[in-house]
Amino acid sequence: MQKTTIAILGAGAWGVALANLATANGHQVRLWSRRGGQTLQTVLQNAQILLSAISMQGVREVASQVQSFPLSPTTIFVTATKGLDPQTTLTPSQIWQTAFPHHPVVVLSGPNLSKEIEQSLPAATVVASQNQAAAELVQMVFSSPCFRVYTNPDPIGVELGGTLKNIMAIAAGVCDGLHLGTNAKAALVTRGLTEIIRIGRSWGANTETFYGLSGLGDLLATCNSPLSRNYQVGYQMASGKTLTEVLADLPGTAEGVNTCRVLLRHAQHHSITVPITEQVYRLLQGEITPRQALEELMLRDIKPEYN
Ligand SMILES: NC(=O)c1ccc[n+]([C@@H]2O[C@H](COP(=O)([O-])OP(=O)(O)OC[C@H]3O[C@@H](n4cnc5c(N)ncnc54)[C@H](OP(=O)(O)O)[C@@H]3O)[C@@H](O)[C@H]2O)c1
Ligand SMILES: O=P(O)(O)OC[C@H](O)CO
Repeated sequence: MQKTTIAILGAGAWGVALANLATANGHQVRLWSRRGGQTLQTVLQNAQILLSAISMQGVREVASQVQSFPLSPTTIFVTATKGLDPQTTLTPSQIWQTAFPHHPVVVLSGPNLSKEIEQSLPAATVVASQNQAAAELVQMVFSSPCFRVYTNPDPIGVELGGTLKNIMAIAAGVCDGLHLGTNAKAALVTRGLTEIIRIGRSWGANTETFYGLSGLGDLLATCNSPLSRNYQVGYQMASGKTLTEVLADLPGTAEGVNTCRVLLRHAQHHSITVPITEQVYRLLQGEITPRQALEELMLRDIKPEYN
């Protein structure tokens, strides 16, 4: 295929892993981060694809910085961030689309623990956009024998799957940290998916998307792997550490901590029932212990499985 010039913003674990995948396919990749040597303007020059792998806390600020530089009108934006903006509750793709209304925006999300991808272990992901041609170009750029990329027409569903599973991964870490067993874990992850779908539908996402790689797939990966930073938050809190102690030693970003706070506000505002998110929030706030969170979930009013 034709070689593409790609600017990757964010040189953390995920930005570097994605840069390596595109470079291995022969594309010209420039990486930018606050600590790097190159200016944002240099990195953006002639970029056909601009991929953001910035943590949620920096997305709005970086999007506004990018607005001050000239870009080709055909530049495709790709967002790989899994979070929600605390001030606006916008998703990263909504932030990029608002800043660049005339450019195609593609969401890249899936069960993608970067440490495994860096070892060239097989993995799959999803690129989702309302612009099919843009999604297909991004699919070509990153596809390889060890990284299988699917397209999807539901960007908000794909994005929310990756974002909301982080809260469930914190809960799954608690579940494993308390040694609650396989039945408990299966119940938690399954009810977690129900909660994710309930929230996702209120955002206009398709239910079907949450049964795919970016929903169930990422939920399974993150809830079952000690490589997940979000899982580690829950696991270590169940072992008696405070959130501050866990975050002090955590390598990289655990987006679920911030997402949980933002989501709870959104759920309360829209009257959406989010029992797992609520208990994770209270645990992160230090209001309850992991055992109390478990009791709260087990002692809720009994009800039909679906309603
Ligand atoms: N790691 C994974 O396995 C993985 C997989 C899929 C998706 N993701 C998602 O990708 C995003 C990044 O994750 P990561 O693992 O790469 O995190 P990370 O290793 O902590 O790196 C975060 C990156 O964001 C940058 N950043 C943070 N705040 C910023 C700000 N205010 N302005 C500019 N840049 C800022 C950091 O820059 P500095 O280096 O200058 O601090 C760094 O380059 C997260 O949303 C995560 O959920 C991660
Ligand atoms: O390390 P985590 O918990 O941010 O998870 C990384 C990816 O989102 C897994 O797909």
